Amino acid sequence: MVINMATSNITNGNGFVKEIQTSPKRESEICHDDSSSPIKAQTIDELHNLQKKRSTPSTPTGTAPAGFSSIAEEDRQRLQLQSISASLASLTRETGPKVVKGDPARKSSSTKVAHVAHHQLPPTISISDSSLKFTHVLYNLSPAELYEQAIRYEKGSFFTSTGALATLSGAKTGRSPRDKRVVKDENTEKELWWGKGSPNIEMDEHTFLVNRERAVDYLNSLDKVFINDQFLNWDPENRIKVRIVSARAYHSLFMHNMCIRPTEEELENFGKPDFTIYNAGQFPCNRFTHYMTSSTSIDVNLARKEMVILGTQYAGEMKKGLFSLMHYLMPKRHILSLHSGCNMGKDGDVALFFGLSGTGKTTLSTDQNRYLIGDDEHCWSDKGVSNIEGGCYAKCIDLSREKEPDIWNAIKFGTVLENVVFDEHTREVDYSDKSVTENTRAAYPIEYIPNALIPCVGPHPKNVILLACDAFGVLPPVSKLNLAQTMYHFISGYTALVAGTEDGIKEPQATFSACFGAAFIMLHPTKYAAMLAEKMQKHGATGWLVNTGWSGGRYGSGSRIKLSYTRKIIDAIHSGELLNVDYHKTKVFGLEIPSAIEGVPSEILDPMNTWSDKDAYNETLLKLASLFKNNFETFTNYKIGEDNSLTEEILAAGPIF
Ligand SMILES: Nc1ncnc2c1ncn2[C@@H]1O[C@H](COP(=O)(O)OP(=O)(O)O)[C@@H](O)[C@H]1O
Ligand SMILES: C=C(OP(=O)(O)O)C(=O)O
Ligand SMILES: [Ca+2]
Ligand SMILES: [Mn+2]
Repeated sequence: MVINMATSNITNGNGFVKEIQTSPKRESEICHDDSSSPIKAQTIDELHNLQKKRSTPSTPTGTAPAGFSSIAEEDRQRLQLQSISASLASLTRETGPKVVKGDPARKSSSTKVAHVAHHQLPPTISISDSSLKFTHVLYNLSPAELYEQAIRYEKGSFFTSTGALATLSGAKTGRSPRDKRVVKDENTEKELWWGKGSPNIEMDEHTFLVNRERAVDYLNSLDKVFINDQFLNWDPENRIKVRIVSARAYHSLFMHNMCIRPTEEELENFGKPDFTIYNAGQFPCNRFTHYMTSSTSIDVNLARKEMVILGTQYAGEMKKGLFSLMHYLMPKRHILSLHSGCNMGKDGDVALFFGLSGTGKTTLSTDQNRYLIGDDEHCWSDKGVSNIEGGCYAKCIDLSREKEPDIWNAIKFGTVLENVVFDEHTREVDYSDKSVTENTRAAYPIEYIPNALIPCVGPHPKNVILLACDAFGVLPPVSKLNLAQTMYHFISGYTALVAGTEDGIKEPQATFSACFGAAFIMLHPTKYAAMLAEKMQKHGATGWLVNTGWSGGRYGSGSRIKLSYTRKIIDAIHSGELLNVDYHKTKVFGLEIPSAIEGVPSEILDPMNTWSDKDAYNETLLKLASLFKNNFETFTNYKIGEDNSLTEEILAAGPIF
């Protein structure tokens, strides 16, 4: 209620005193030196009430906004809270908690909060304390509200000089793939990939429920929980509704940025989620629980459509957990899920960038000359490509404005900056500082990249670029692949770890991750490979292998290929220039190397030229080739696609020595 207390106006519109009053002053005016217009409030509380205009919520508070039918609005709020209470229900007590909307610290008499009681039964002697309390729900808060929550309540949360929210993810600064478990039941036993090489480490339904209860009880014991109701997949026909229940504003803002943000109307009609994450990452799992090998556990239950996180606060677990879900759901609909970046040229030519972590998906898909469709997770359906996410997750170690201007500029208000180090006073981030971790990250909404394509969908890809960061320095900076070679390298999923990042690694260590994403795939790699082969064939896409790693020698003696050269190589792929040059074939790997590329020194195109010690080159080449061969042995017993001819071709497309 607004009260206008202005009685006499002693100022003009500019706030200057109009005229000096000469009439005798009443007592109350004796010390009146206020020269601006009086405000429309009589008390401090009223003043504070004036500050915030009621808005229709991306952040519902339970108060019906003017102009809406309040009955319908009340009903809608009640249904929404019932749904949240059901999400948070304890399975052993068969009750949902009493939930109430709004920040418990900001209850004021003027803000009525909608709430639902968990059950109508009269209290009995067996009732526990937890059923007497309310769980406060912070529902789809805005970035500004989440900033306030983080800065007030979460240690390690700060504004940086460019307005990003710096946060700490705690003891875990990366994913924990060895702690990710999937419930093995009648269906998943048959459907999923289990055993050697598979990311799906089994657990049983009962253990899942034990962990779920632990997470739900933890979340309900808190004053408040954050709920994000959002979408995955920009393809409207294959959109998935996800609910993320979490205990930290950091997690809520991260998912706000990374998933697709619903409009107000979409949120009103959200209904029941298709999948729910319970993120109780601050709370460990119980190591007396069967299957638990550490205090961290990330558990997926496909039948229940739920995921539980205990013992890690690293936000990437949520993003990549949902990606695993998509690797299960999409192939069922004959849609291929891809661990790749994706962009599109002005003429509508789409490129995919596959690669393991750190190989350049985010960096190279973010290209000032092209439209960004997404940096990490996509779907390829009969209609074309669609991004799964609503945001990007860039590595920011050694980030520079000059080399990566779009990512640099995206680090502003709304962006979550994980585990970076900044100046205590100026809050300027030192991107070279690895004190907390080398895996420093920025999560921002995709529209923070100026040439993002919204909605994030595009036609069928023309180029499929496989990125490998080869620390042995023997793979060419670029080579053109035939279909069998593309499949061979896709299934192999090679990249290298270098010394320095992990203790004990003295020389480059090859890692092979099937489909460039073994940590996320759910089905056997050949299922995805067959789909990729079919789609590439059908749509005439060309495969390329790009080494974003070492040149002129292995790690230690050579150096990483300049990002500016890699960008020129990628430009030449996009433009079609590389389809019209001469090629020669390398020994062992049989890769086709172009003779020249505009803007790239020709002598670096064949790695053999860049090594001064040719014997060392040959030895290293053979070493890598044998690593490829050993890795591929697991796949030699599988056939790909309907007929076996492609399988034979793929096997023949590997190194020969
Ligand atoms: N030639 C190069 N090509 C691509 N990235 C490079 C190159 N040289 C250095 N980099 C750096 O390597 C990192 C690639 O990481 P990123 O793009 O986040 O990988 P991904 O998205 O595949 O995990 C970035 O920090 C980038 O600046
Ligand atoms: C977040 C991740 O993606 P990437 O490193 O590929 O950007 C990850 O693999 O955990
Ligand atoms: Ca990744
Ligand atoms: Mn990335």
